[in-house]
Amino acid sequence: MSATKGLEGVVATTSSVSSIIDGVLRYNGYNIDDLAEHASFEEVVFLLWNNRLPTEKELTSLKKELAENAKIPQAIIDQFKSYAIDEVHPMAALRTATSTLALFDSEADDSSEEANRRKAIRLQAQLPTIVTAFARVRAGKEPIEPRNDLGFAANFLYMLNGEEPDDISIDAFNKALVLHADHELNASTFTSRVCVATLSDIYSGVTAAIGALKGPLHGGANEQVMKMLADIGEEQYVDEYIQNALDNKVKIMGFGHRVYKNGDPRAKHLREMSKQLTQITGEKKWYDMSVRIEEIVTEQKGLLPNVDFYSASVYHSLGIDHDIFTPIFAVSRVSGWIAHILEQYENNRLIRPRAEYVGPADQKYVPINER
Ligand SMILES: CC(=O)SCCNC(=O)CCNC(=O)[C@H](O)C(C)(C)COP(=O)(O)OP(=O)(O)OC[C@H]1O[C@@H](n2cnc3c(N)ncnc32)[C@H](O)[C@@H]1OP(=O)(O)O
Ligand SMILES: O=C([O-])CC(=O)C(=O)O
Repeated sequence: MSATKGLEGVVATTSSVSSIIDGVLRYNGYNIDDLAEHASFEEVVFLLWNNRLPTEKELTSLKKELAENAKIPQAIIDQFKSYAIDEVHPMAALRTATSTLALFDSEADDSSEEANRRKAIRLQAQLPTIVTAFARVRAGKEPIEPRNDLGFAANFLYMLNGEEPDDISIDAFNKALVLHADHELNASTFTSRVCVATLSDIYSGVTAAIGALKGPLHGGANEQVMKMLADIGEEQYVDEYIQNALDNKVKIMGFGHRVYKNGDPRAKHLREMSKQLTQITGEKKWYDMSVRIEEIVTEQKGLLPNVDFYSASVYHSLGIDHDIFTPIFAVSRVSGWIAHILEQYENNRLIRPRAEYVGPADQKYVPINER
């Protein structure tokens, strides 16, 4: 019995939610390039949960349900006000608040398919409200209630900033949400499936997934990319900074991928969005610096940007605080986690691999006073 470090290349389940085949990402058979161009995030949510695109009527009904279920318990906002909020990472707050949601849900432990579908809607609707409420409370402002007449992407920006976003921001944010919604058996999705395969509840699965997404080798990388760009500051310092990092074997955040070796198909969309948005804000330097970093890292390490690299300058251009980048990833990816959780319940078996033991063998117990 020998271990595969990091489970690389191990096929751990079947799934019809999304696929990565020959470097092409598809949600239930739909190429991500097509969806990024044409779909609203709500359409993608429907697709992931139902294995088909919605009719107009179904889409209207999903949008209505999401808007109607977006309010969060006041206790969560009070909880935010009760701790040293400046010292708390928003992903930690989101993780705790998501777990807290279960305590206010009388159906939390109802494992029927109907109850799980209702909880799915509530989670998808409430995560944006949690993230934006946290950001506002931290800034000394009151949270803003979601509006029934705005779509998912617009509502997020509205609840964050307190003003109706323009069409360019809505389109860019919608596209980012579409691109982040699902990604086969990534670390956080696998975490959610492992959790619910014990027949634990959907809130536990999503809370566990948020914990896994937080790490900088996964979703947490987008915040680290922006930190790197801000540390570098100006294009003229890029070469020295990156060379120094590579010479010291420091990983460049936003590069490399466990599955894609010829490039992440989502990155080109975000790269283009970064170019357009930084031009609009008059801060094209973030895009230019990113392009130069890509040139160096690709040339020297053969590594290509992943989804997190250009999303950093996209979110920055939308005026979003850097530590809210990963929570935004969660706001989108919860759609994929839920799809996988529901799929896991449908055809469940406990997930319990083995470990190759490498510790000492046959030790004799020594009484404590003899050690
Ligand atoms: C949404 C997402 O989760 S996308 C990924 C987000 N994460 C990041 O951007 C963090 C930076 N990237 C990485 O750490 C890695 O590329 C991962 C974790 C994404 C994938 O890693 P793995 O497939 O496990 O590759 P692993 O970490 O083993 O690296 C293999 C080699 O490439 C190097 N390498 C991989 N990524 C990078 C990087 N970003 N910068 C510099 N070197 C890198 C490693 O140092 C290692 O080199 P070595 O063989 O000389 O020791
Ligand atoms: O699939 C992965 O390993 C990470 C990733 O790109 C994602 O979760 O979007």
